[in-house]
Amino acid sequence: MNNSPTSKSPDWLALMIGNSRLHWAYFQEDKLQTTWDTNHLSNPLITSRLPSDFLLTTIPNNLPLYIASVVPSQTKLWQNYPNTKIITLEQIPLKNIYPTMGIDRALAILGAGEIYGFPCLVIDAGTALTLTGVDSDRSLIGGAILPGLKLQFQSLATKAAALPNVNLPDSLPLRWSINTPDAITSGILYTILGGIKTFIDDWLKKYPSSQIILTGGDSQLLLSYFKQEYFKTSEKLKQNKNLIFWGILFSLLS
Ligand SMILES: Nc1ncnc2c1ncn2[C@@H]1O[C@H](COP(=O)(O)OP(=O)(O)O)[C@@H](O)[C@H]1O
Ligand SMILES: CC(C)(COP(=O)(O)O)[C@@H](O)C(=O)NCCC(=O)O
Ligand SMILES: [K+]
Repeated sequence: MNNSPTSKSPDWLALMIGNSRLHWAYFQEDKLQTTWDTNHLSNPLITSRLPSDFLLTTIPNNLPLYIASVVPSQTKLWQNYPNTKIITLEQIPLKNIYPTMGIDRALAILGAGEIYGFPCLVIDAGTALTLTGVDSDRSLIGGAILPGLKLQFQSLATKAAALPNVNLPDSLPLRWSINTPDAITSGILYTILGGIKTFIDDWLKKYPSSQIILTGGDSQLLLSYFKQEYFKTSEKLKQNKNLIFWGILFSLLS
């Protein structure tokens, strides 16, 4: 395909614009070399070179850039950048995708399915926490969206006068906590874990052979919480933060 990066130049960049931050990947042909995160752009990019603090020093500037975005206001800031291609849902080789579905969810499930096999369930612990399931025929079964871990802590801290902002802990607190920070942490984390477990159990009833992969900025933490609270379930979970980048590669090569 003439829009696949390998036909133009061996080196290329992938950019996933999420609601919290930008996620970057540097590819050489179909080999993922490195990934990093940066803040959102604060104003339109008018030069033909990326801001110096956006690129790792080892990476040449003005490489072909493939962008997937769920933040339209951020996507707009890239429209004058040369050598840019915006990836849209139409380019994703999956069935039954609906028009308002997040491109990050479609790319993550494509990447997961290509690497681990279909059917598969992807749980993306990002700004929002999403669950997205696809069957063995690469057809979307559906999914769910809820406030991400950090968003839930932030909502209490900003909306409830007496509640402090609490950082995500390494280990789970007592379920029946006797101090405010732990009560907040317990309420959010045990509810998220219990809720996700019911989704996983339901999914495995339908697709017992399915792979289940965690991705997103909070995925490592979420997996460690699962190990603490639902160890048997955690043994069925994989974690891969690069699913979306693989999805971008596969969508370009399809
Ligand atoms: N350096 C960081 N900056 C911001 N969020 C981070 C960072 N490291 C981990 N995170 C976690 O990642 C979550 C955001 O997930 P991520 O997948 O990056 O978001 P999105 O793709 O929605 O922009 C935040 O809720 C936060 O807990
Ligand atoms: C749910 C999301 C905001 C998650 O994005 P993220 O947390 O990675 O920023 C994104 O997938 C989205 O904008 N979805 C559109 C609605 C849908 O998927 O049905
Ligand atoms: K995400």
